[in-house]
Amino acid sequence: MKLGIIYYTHGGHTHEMAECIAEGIQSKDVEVRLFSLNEQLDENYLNECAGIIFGTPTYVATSHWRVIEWLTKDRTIKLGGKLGGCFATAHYAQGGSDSAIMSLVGILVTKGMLVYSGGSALGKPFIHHGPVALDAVGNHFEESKELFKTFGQRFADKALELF
Ligand SMILES: Cc1cc2nc3c(=O)[nH]c(=O)nc-3n(C[C@H](O)[C@H](O)[C@H](O)COP(=O)(O)O)c2cc1C
Repeated sequence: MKLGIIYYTHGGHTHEMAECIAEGIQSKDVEVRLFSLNEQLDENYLNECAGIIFGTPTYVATSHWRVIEWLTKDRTIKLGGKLGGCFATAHYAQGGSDSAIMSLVGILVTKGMLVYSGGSALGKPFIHHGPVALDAVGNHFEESKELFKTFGQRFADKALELF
């Protein structure tokens, strides 16, 4: 089974957290590849994926326009029926990362994806809408890496169960 992670990054934080999710997925012996929207995507690989996770930096309390643009315009990669998930990076807890994630969740649902985060159903650590890492709050960015890995593990477990 194949999984993909599509994200936009300007400063590298969102890429770094995507790598942590990938580490969690790989720990379940599931193949995963990362795709930055700054580069050409591998359509064939992504069309073969059972699930795709989307990552965004928080910009003005919502997701980055490059992620929305891709989700709005792309017609080459089929999303319907795949497992979907979202994560965000941000400066501050009150900076709108939840809105960023939820703006993507709405699009994924519209595209027919089965959106999954694990929610509170799997107990601690609780990951409600999707994992968030804050780069301007103490050591939160580094401390979040284990949480992102856990999200990857949970997402892979669900994909293995479903597909
Ligand atoms: C133009 C701009 C707007 C931003 N807006 C917000 C915001 O509204 N809330 C927030 O918490 N962080 C905001 N940030 C911080 C970024 O979300 C954060 O630094 C993120 O980790 C950057 O990701 P990247 O390194 O992958 O590009 C903003 C950053 C920039 C450059």
